[in-house]
Amino acid sequence: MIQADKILAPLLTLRRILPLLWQSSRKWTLLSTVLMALEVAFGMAVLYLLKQLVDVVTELLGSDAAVEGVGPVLWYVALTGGCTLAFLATRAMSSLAREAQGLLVADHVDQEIHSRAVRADLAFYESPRYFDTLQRARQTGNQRPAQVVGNLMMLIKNSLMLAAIVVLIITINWLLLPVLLIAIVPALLVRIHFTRYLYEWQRQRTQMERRASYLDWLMTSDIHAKELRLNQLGDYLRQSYADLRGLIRRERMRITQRRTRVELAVGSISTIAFFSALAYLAWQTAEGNNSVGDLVLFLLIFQRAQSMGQELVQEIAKFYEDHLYVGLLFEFLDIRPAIAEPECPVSVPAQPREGIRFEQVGFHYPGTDKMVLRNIDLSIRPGQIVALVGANGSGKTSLIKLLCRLYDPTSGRITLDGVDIREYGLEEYRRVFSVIFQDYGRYAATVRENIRFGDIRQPVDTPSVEEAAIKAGADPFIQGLAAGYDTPLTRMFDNGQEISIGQWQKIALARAFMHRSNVIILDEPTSALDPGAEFELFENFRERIDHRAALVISHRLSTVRMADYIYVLDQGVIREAGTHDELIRQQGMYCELFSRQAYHYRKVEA
Ligand SMILES: Nc1ncnc2c1ncn2[C@@H]1O[C@H](COP(=O)(O)OP(=O)(O)OP(=O)(O)O)[C@@H](O)[C@H]1O
Repeated sequence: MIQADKILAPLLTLRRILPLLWQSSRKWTLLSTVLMALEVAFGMAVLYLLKQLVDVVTELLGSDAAVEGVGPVLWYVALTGGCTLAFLATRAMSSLAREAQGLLVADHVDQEIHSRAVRADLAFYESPRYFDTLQRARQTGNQRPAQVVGNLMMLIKNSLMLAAIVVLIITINWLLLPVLLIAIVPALLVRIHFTRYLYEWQRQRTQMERRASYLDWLMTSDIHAKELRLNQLGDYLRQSYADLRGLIRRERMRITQRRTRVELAVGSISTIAFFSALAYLAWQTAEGNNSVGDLVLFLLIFQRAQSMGQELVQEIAKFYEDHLYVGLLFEFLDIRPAIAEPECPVSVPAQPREGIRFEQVGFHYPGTDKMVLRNIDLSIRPGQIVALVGANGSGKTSLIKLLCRLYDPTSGRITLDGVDIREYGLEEYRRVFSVIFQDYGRYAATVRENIRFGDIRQPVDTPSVEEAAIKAGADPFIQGLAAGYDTPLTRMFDNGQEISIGQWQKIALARAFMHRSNVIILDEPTSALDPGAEFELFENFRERIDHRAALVISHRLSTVRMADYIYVLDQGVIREAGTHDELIRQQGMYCELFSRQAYHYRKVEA
């Protein structure tokens, strides 16, 4: 059953929507309100004049002064016509104003969603709940907040107009009022019931919709196109997609069919009510209890009342629906990052003196309880090149994520010049680093933009882009591209060009070199580089990075060797630490890893 709080809830939603409208489209909000008020005024005037017209004509029919009475009749006709024109004009203008308002609000809502999405903690991407909330916010549509208010205005307008019609109907015969109620109220309750039902169903099905979208993306994007063809996954994916869509479609159809049946029943009841009322009024007119004018007026306005009532039902149901969906949008907008800004951020030192220290750091990912890092003590001094080695899954990348404050440690602390990094302003602190992750970005943008994204504060034509590309060894192949640095690196758009994975990695390296950070972090920076390119990069690495500090993760021990200090991670714990020579002397894990790789090289040489 429909409860009062569910009916009142939309009004509470309005309290959040109105400030949103005011922020995004002040002028159009005001204008559409004024125009709507004018529309109502003219609409009511038309009804009033219509009533006057019928009265005058009825009076005239009963009197002898038919010829002299034509003057007022014509006067009322002209006035009613004039008001109808004014009504139409204001209605057109107010719909224009509402459209303009809707577009502005939609853009504003998009901006709000984007601003939350780019600031959301990385942890959100680990949670299906985040994706569900985002998907629902997206499905809500950016037009909804404007629609809610637009609908509310229409609702108020139609309610006023309907009230005027109700008064007119009562003047004919008050017994017609229950008929009107029967024509309107059941339909309203049915709509509200089904709106709620559909909303709940869509909420439960968000993940299924997302899975279907994922399959759709797999089949149509170029990301896995090669594997998809070679492993002949096409039919399997198509079938999985069809099964999911079929399930969603059948459920949806069942709801629609049930709704259609109930709506048909309710519609039939209201039609029977109308014709019963007509029969009753015709009988009353024949009996002389009502005038012919009443009958004409009834026929003129009852249908209008009925269609207006139906519109009203639609608007109330729509208003209710919009309120539910806008709730989903606000659910997303209310997500707050857990990686919080400190209340009084400490300034990040321009030139760190002591550098970075991990002190007994432990960490598990949100939503899991497996410790991926334990008791980590590690330091990176200014100008020092530090290497991290360890098997897959030993926690190297997780350590970098903590260092860049994409996550906060579960225990222990990380300091920069002795200050806990949580005390620095987040953005300022993150600027201490330039990072290439293993899964570095490949932006569908020009070469120049791909590199400049390393420091977007630099002007578009900065020479630093070319300098960074030279340091990364990317300049020679870029010069060979059709439009050099202005070549779009994608086939998604016109004139784009695709490059090899190794070339992408060089661009990513250039992006890391672009930013004049204090610490450069490279996670497997050479995994796709040919040995020549790798050798070149590390040959004079210290000069390339302008003697800044660096943290390098690599499985290639030839790369690791040039580091000043090496940490060996094993199952989230630092097992060994020291210089290359020290670690070799220890004859431990590092020595074994190094000897194994060296063995294969020696075999080839032999
Ligand atoms: N987002 C995540 N959520 C939960 N667990 C994760 C997440 N990312 C990594 N892990 C887990 O953390 C552990 C360490 O992963 P990490 O990526 O840090 O290893 P790695 O040493 O960088 O491995 P590789 O050499 O393969 O890159 C692994 O057991 C992995 O399953």
